[in-house]
Amino acid sequence: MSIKVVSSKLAAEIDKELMGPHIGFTLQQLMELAGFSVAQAITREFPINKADQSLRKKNVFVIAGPGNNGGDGLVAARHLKLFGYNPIVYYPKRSEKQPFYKQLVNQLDFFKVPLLSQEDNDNWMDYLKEEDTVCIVDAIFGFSFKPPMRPPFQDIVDKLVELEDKIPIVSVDIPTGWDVDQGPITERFISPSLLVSLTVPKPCSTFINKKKTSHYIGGRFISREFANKFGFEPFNYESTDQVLKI
Ligand SMILES: NC(=O)C1=CN([C@@H]2O[C@H](COP(=O)(O)OP(=O)(O)OC[C@H]3O[C@@H](n4cnc5c(N)ncnc54)[C@H](O)[C@@H]3O)[C@@H](O)[C@H]2O)[C@H](O)CC1
Ligand SMILES: [K+]
Repeated sequence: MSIKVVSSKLAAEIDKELMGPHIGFTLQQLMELAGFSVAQAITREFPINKADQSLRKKNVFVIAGPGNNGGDGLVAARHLKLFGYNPIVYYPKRSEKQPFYKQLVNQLDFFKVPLLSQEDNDNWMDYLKEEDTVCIVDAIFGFSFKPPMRPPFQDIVDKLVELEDKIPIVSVDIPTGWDVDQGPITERFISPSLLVSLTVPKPCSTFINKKKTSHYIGGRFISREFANKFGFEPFNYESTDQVLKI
């Protein structure tokens, strides 16, 4: 199947229109559906087996960045908890821009999801043991990332590159550090085991290693007419699914 992709510029335009005066979605609504779909993709790739419940004892290590990609990660962590997983969230740079990020953090507290922050910049790796971790959720940067990466994120990404053969990485929308349009442009780069593209894949998704990376689409919130207006066909999600493997 050939997959339509949209550029970073068009992706930003799509977001703007979805949240504009005519359609009127709020960012919180879209983020909730985006994060929910990421959590659902994880249940598909790393299912908790009824006979073997060992995954319930392991952690899903979510790394949340300062923007909306990070917000998707915070939401995904909450749903993962409700789905029976054990998320731990590392949120090194908390956004002050939108008050609802604080609410997302309060909700994680409410669900007793452990949260690491800036104070843990030196020891976050202590919580990331191969034998105890189902996967790492890379919700660091999405389509607004502009290189070069500022601290502490470059160090974090370097560690993820070292770990990725031992612990699978799940990237939300864009593998962090990749150019949205040109893909991996740095010498060392993350190669996720699972990529969840939101709304519509961005051009960088064509650079994934197809033997290694499962690719899902999520963020099921647009109509056929809306997709066609932006030059692509909507995805054939089944029934009540929030994700589709493509
Ligand atoms: N319609 C949808 O599909 C939806 C997608 N969502 C998610 O939102 C992100 C895009 O979010 P945005 O806030 O625009 O950007 P990012 O999260 O990618 O990053 C912005 C954030 O990062 C900082 N930053 C940028 N470059 C650097 C750098 N080089 N070093 C350090 N920090 C950097 C910047 O200052 C900001 O703080 C999209 O990909 C989806 O994941 C939404 O959830 C809604 C619906
Ligand atoms: K990401």
